[in-house]
Amino acid sequence: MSEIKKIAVLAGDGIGPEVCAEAVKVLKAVGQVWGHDFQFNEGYVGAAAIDAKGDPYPQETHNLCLNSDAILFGAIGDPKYDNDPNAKVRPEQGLLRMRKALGLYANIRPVTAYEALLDSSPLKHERISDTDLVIFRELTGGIYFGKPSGRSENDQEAFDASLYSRQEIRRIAIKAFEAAKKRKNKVTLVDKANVLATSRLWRDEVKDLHKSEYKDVELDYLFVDNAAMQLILNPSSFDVLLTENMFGDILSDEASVIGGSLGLLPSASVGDSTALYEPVHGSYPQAKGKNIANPIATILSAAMMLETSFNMVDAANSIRQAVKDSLNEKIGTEDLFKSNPHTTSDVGDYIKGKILKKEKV
Ligand SMILES: NC(=O)c1ccc[n+]([C@@H]2O[C@H](COP(=O)([O-])OP(=O)(O)OC[C@H]3O[C@@H](n4cnc5c(N)ncnc54)[C@H](O)[C@@H]3O)[C@@H](O)[C@H]2O)c1
Ligand SMILES: CC(C)[C@H](C(=O)O)[C@@H](O)C(=O)O
Ligand SMILES: [Mg+2]
Repeated sequence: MSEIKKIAVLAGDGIGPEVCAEAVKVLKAVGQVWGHDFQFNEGYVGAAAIDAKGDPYPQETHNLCLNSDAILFGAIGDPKYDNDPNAKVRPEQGLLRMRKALGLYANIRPVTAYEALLDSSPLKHERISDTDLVIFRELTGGIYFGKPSGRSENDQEAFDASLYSRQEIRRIAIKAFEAAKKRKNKVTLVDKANVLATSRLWRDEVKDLHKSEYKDVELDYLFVDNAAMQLILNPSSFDVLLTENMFGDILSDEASVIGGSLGLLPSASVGDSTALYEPVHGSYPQAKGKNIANPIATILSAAMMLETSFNMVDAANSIRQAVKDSLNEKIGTEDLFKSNPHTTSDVGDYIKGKILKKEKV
């Protein structure tokens, strides 16, 4: 047995607990096959934390994160807050505070097209079949965190400021260039430099870094409106997309259409402290408790955890292969296979079963 890896499990709201349960199931199977000892410790976050502790990111959850080797995160968000514009405290504040407090400035969101799902994709085969791109979304700056933010005194106006420093841009750009070197060697900076001062600073800094340290990586630039179109028309032209917080949020949900469902997209958030792994999707409240949500995004986030935080590359790949095998056998939830859907827990059991049957490669 290897040394114990402590994993904080912050399941959150809506479908969060259901999809996290499947990822934990799969991680336990991996532990059994590969001889890894994972210890899971649960913590409150989001609306569940407001209900239990009066705070969407309580200090005890922060301490748990700091004392863990990795964090598995489900989703936060609840209609009772979404439908109340005057709510004093919101689940989303917990997620943002957590990202900031843990210094998780780089959110890495890979997008793949699966052979087994090409038929059900709303997009044309020949456009999407070679898709293999990854979005590097800046996660702790920009309009999400800029000050001032709020309402004017007479309540007739509201404002959100966007702010970026060169250092914030440079540190994530380094991660994007380093990733590109191990992939198809291309970075596309997505911005709105024709309008925004922050975007022009991004171009300036990324160009400078490219010239001084990454000349051998191909670098190009796209305005975000054009990028949104090119992602659908020509997704295989991309390798690494580098972009700011808000553009990355929007483009990643859009990119999920390529694979066939938002329920397939995993992510890793890395930075100064314990890394966090979470599906790109939200708490999908309409599906809460129905055992219909797709758990694959969270299961693949667990694979990213194994690779990125624990350097267990083969074990991570065994999860990815088990997911592919399951999809090839048409095992999937209703977002993927409408005519003969499997439940959330069936999909998790199936993927777990594939891992348990596999010899170590
Ligand atoms: N990281 C997060 O925790 C996160 C991310 C996005 C949204 N949210 C929150 O989630 C709540 C709901 O937001 P929303 O409806 O805009 O976004 P959402 O991602 O929860 O759902 C949007 C749509 O995507 C599909 N979908 C999402 N997850 C799926 C899954 N696992 N399987 C199958 N289909 C899936 C469904 O069709 C759903 O209607 C809000 O409170 C929002 O703030 C949280
Ligand atoms: C819930 C919200 C704050 C969050 C974001 O915008 O970052 C979500 O959409 C995401 O993509 O993780
Ligand atoms: Mg989002």
